Amino acid sequence: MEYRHIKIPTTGEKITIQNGKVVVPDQPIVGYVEGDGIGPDITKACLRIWDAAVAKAYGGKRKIHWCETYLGEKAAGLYDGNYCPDETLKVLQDLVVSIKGPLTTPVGGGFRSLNVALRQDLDLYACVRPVRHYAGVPSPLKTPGKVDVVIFRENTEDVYAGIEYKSGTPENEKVAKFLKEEMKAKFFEGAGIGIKPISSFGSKRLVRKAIQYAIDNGRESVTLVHKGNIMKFTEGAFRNWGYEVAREEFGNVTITEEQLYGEYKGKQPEGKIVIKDRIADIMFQMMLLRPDEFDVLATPNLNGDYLSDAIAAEVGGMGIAPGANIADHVAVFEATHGTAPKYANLNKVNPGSLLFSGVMMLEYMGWQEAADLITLVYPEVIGDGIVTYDFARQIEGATEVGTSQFADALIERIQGGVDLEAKRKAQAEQLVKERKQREIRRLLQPMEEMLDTGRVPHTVADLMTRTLITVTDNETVEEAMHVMTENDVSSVVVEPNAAGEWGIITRRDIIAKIVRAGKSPSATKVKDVATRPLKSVPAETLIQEAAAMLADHNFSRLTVEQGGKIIGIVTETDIVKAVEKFGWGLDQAI
Ligand SMILES: NC(=O)C1=CN([C@@H]2O[C@H](COP(=O)(O)OP(=O)(O)OC[C@H]3O[C@@H](n4cnc5c(N)ncnc54)[C@H](OP(=O)(O)O)[C@@H]3O)[C@@H](O)[C@H]2O)C=CC1
Ligand SMILES: O=C(O)CCC(=O)C(=O)O
Ligand SMILES: [Mg+2]
Repeated sequence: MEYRHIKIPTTGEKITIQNGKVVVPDQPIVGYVEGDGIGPDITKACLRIWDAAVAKAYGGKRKIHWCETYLGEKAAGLYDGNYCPDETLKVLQDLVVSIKGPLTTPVGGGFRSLNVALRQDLDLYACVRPVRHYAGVPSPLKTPGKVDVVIFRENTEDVYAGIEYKSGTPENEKVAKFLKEEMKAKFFEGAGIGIKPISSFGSKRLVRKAIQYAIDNGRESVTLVHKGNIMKFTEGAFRNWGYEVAREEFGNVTITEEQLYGEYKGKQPEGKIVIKDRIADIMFQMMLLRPDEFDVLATPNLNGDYLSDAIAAEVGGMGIAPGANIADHVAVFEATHGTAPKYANLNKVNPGSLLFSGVMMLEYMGWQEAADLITLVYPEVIGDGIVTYDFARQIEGATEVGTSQFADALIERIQGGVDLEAKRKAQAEQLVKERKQREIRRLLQPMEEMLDTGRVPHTVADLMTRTLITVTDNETVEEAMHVMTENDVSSVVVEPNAAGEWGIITRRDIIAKIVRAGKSPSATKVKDVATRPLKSVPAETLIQEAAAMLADHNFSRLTVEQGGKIIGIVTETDIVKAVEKFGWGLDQAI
């Protein structure tokens, strides 16, 4: 195809998609858009750094052939006021892999966001934003190293779908009339109206990608972040569809959090990813207090937009937060921040966001060695105190440099010697250590863990005591009483008899069947006072259902069963304690 302004480099080869895989030649053509505001400053700096990393990693065997394409103000200048030329969209699709700087969007009117338009037009449905800390980068957290999440934000639906009706327009009045008269909806006269479509298709393909990423990258969990208690049929549905995808398409490699705590007693089985969900507002707190509990996050569009900026602030701010917009194959990597117009053309801002978006791009292309070079030398430059203004104002004694001088410092390091293997090994060892620490906490402090991580109990398995204290039929009641006292419990489970029936012996049994009956505890066997068969409920019984059973049958405890085995015991006290700690609405079913 003949382009009006875009020149495809004749020296390189196009990246292609073959048999469902992205195939990258050694001399690929990669598209880029400079962007508005600070875009040109950071793009110029990053192109030099990426080229230096590729040259060093592959000794000249591989090289990117850059193809400039146009969106935003530069496009408007070239294409008679058109900010989003068709040929740019066409070429970005055609080149498969590209990277862009930020683009200006007017607020409250004017043209539609070019970023949103690009994502929707190319159907780049997953906005992937990894957020991790690099040693030496200033942070408001005490332990920023615990932040290491990858956000998968749905990129095409939700309130970004662009279905909005301005107050006072005939379209708005028509929609308002329909909603009020036919749907009996109530809202103030003249309200602006926006529609929030969230579909099964859109949600599932996003969550599918998030789970696949977790599998491919050895991640521990995928958390669905939603506000489904309020927006039940959009965000609540997103959560339900997310679980559905996990169950139906990844059933052999995923478990739910309920299973982790119930079936697996907090010990994560090798090769299984835990699927959990959190309501969006508490997630902001959780990411400040216990960020290491989270790994891959899958979110609807708006939650992901807010959350990605908030989490970025924990590890150095927008200047360093990278991102990508990815379809099944076509990918446009981009800085997460905006155009920061007050800093445009001042050679001042941090190129980190675009730089690490480029690192993601190199990884996507399979050029891991070049990506690693940048990731590994970056903390060394920061450690030397060479930083842009945003970090300099937070690091005492730092040397503030401009965007291009920061690039020079990085390139100098890249061109020096880097022991990639040793650095990779140290990183891997640290990951294993952290994983172990989390597991120990889950095993030893289940209730505290639940409180700390914002998990809300739903089922008896969430509340039950997991360490079963048992006696056998042939022990005496006196021995059983000693066991109860030593463990400070009011009942003990009795191991199965010859017929395979579990039993229980409680304080009340002792009062009624021993003391009142005038029997000797040392001369009476457990089997003579134990209650059989034991009243058990399945692990997935909802707390409210368990409460109903306790109330209706005047029980004070239930044992919890799974696969024919007793795995725990839940008492009136556990339920009351949980309601006291978590408030009512434990199981606001959504
Ligand atoms: N994907 C995209 O293209 C995006 C585009 N936008 C658009 O950008 C425009 C401006 O948006 P605005 O809300 O001001 O957000 P910006 O991200 O452009 O800037 C907000 C603040 O973030 C800090 N910041 C941003 N980038 C950097 C950087 N590279 N290095 C250091 N600090 C940085 C600066 O903080 P300080 O003042 O403290 O130094 C800056 O003032 C709008 O038109 C908006 O629509 C916004 C987000 C994404
Ligand atoms: O399109 C815009 O101007 C804003 C986009 C944005 O905030 C984002 O991509 O995170
Ligand atoms: Mg944003």
